[in-house]
Amino acid sequence: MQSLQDIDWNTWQGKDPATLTFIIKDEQILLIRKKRGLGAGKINGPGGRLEPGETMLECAIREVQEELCITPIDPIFCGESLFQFTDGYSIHVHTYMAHDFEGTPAETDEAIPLWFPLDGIPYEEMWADDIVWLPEMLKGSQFKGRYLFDGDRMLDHHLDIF
Ligand SMILES: Nc1nc2c([nH]c(=O)n2[C@H]2C[C@H](O)[C@@H](COP(=O)(O)OP(=O)(O)OP(=O)(O)O)O2)c(=O)[nH]1
Repeated sequence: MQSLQDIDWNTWQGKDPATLTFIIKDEQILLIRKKRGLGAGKINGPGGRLEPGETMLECAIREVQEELCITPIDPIFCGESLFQFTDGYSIHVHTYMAHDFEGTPAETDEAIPLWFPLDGIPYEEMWADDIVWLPEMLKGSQFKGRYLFDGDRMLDHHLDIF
């Protein structure tokens, strides 16, 4: 498996459905330093895997509550990212954006909250694909991306924007 063409995307299904949620307020974006799980040590948006019986939106809200002790208000769906890893793992990430929240962001055992200006997003500390799609999301585009990873290394990618 070396390129996206080696994968049958018509039948592809991620092993884990998951969410990511970005809170954007006053020209700043709320990110986390992730303390554990997939991508530990990286900077990312809060998020995680879908639990049985919940909708994607419920998952998006719950993960922000669990990781940062705040509740995003009216998250809207922005796009999806399909990640295939060469070891066989795959994850289908549904991404949301919210412009407000209730509560005060706090560090938890999963994450440290960090605010960044929108023109100072630390892509070098994030997953390699984020610089491909996050700028499109911030411009207001919907997106669907496909990515092939070998561990942390992005081997191939393709992004559609709408
Ligand atoms: N920005 C970005 N996020 C990614 C990429 N790949 C990837 O899995 N993620 C996100 C999706 C999920 O929000 C998160 C992985 O889930 P997680 O390990 O935090 O799941 P979880 O909270 O259920 O974890 P756990 O309790 O099972 O440890 O990482 C990527 O390439 N870029």
